[in-house]
Amino acid sequence: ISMTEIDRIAQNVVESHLETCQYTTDELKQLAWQPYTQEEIRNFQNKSCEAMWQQCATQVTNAIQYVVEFAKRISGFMDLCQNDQIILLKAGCLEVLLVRMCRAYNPLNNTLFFEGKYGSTQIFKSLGCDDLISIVFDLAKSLCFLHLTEEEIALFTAGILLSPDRPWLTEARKVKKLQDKIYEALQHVIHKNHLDDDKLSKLISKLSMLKSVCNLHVDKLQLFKLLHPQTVHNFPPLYKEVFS
Ligand SMILES: CCS(=O)(=O)c1ccc(CC(=O)Nc2nc(-c3ccccc3)c(C(=O)c3ccccc3CC(C)C)s2)cc1
Repeated sequence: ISMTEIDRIAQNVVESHLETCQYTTDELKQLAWQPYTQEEIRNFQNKSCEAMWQQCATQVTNAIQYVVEFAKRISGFMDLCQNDQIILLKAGCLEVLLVRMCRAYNPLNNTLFFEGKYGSTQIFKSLGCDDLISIVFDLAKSLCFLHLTEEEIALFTAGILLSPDRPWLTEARKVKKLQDKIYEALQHVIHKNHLDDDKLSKLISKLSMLKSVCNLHVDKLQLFKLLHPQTVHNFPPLYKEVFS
């Protein structure tokens, strides 16, 4: 396909990302100088498991709304049938969120932006999901070390969203055509930026880790729901729709 079509797709995806990225990388870098104090960390650790889950569910739902908006602005996504749009968002929104969050990770002190400041794994202790928390942080760290540009994050997350291998898709071939063009644009951007050609293969190798974080998150949610059904009942509707 012609270069101009790839450029047009890349431009639309990058613009959609910048319009829906929730915090800019500059804002996140400014905020990174505000880690939680010892007292604030203790306050988090003294929260009940239910209260911490409620807080995370609220935070992650807020972040997911921006991912939904990102998808809606990708030309081609809205041309898909509604059934496929819902399947792609349900399966991909947390994976997209996890990649986006590498911008909110501070590798100098291994902290992540949560509720206004940066916290280490310690603030999530009361969740009782130390394994989930540590792989979310490990993933953020490994993506952070790839020094992805906004363009690369935009195209990589659009490619994740438009995965033709999600189960029950009715127009998988149409989704694959879109994904191929997006990955071609990503390869072009990577080549333009760094001449570090195996960066795309490094990114593709992260996809399995993204999937396992999402599966672990669903497992933890199901276990939590067994123990605290009422708390999950009060979770934001979008969270329940996407993850339950
Ligand atoms: C993403 C766009 S952004 O502008 O970069 C941005 C914008 C806004 C924020 C603030 C924010 O929502 N941070 C959250 N942090 C975590 C978290 C939590 C445990 C460890 C590590 C990070 C959230 C979660 O709830 C979460 C996220 C991924 C998988 C699992 C969970 C927890 C489960 C129990 C729901 S929400 C951060 C970054």
